[in-house]
Amino acid sequence: MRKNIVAGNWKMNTTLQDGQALISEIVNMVQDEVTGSAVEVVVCPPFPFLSAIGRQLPAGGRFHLGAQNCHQKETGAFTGEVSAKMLQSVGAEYVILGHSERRQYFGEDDELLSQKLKAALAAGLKPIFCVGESLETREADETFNFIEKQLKDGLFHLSNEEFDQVVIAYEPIWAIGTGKTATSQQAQEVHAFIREQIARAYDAEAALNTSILYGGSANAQNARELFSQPDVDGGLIGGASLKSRDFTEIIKSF
Ligand SMILES: O=C[C@H](O)COP(=O)(O)O
Repeated sequence: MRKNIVAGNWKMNTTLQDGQALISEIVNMVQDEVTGSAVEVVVCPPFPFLSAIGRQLPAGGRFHLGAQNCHQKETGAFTGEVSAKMLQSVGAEYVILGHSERRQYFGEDDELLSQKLKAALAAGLKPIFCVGESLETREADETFNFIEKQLKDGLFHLSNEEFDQVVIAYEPIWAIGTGKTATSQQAQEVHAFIREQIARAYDAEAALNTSILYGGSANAQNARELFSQPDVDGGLIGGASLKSRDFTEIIKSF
């Protein structure tokens, strides 16, 4: 079901103590200041902090716990890895998959991501599946072809029922952590294109029901403009999710 979502991807930042202080501030601010608007907040801390941060989230409200990655197998001899089932068992409801940093630094390709998606869904997690082009691709005017391929090869193998559980995040690589945000028009045109591709691969209802988030230097100043676009249903926030005031302002931008 399509919802407005603001997800904070903490990446490899904070200590447990800093993370606990941060989430405590965020929860207090959001509870005091965000009253009416139906926006879901997903907090994605590093693996070791999931349980502790999860315990600080008020149950049954707008807050949800998410992880930043999972392994494709359910169990086994994979030293250092974390399965989707483990994440689910510590309270995670979401998992980010296909982030460009995973694709770039850890060699995650469409084949592997397809397996991870299946593993996440089998464990009852909702994947936040990321797509997005590099600057080179955008400058070569290949953005739409590139996104189409990422969706087809990585995501559209899912059944209708599986796809229902998926949130998509459009994150142009050139905008991540660079301070260079996509304009609201650039975001809107790619989001609309993604929705069109969903309609083709599944049906119009699936397209209308999918939440599509924008990520890439979204902040307290530009969130309102981005979120006002008809096909932008929220944000996947990196840097600004580590500052309680900024993250709260982003949540308030709906
Ligand atoms: O997952 C979050 C994105 O990579 C965006 O990061 P950023 O807001 O720091 O640009």
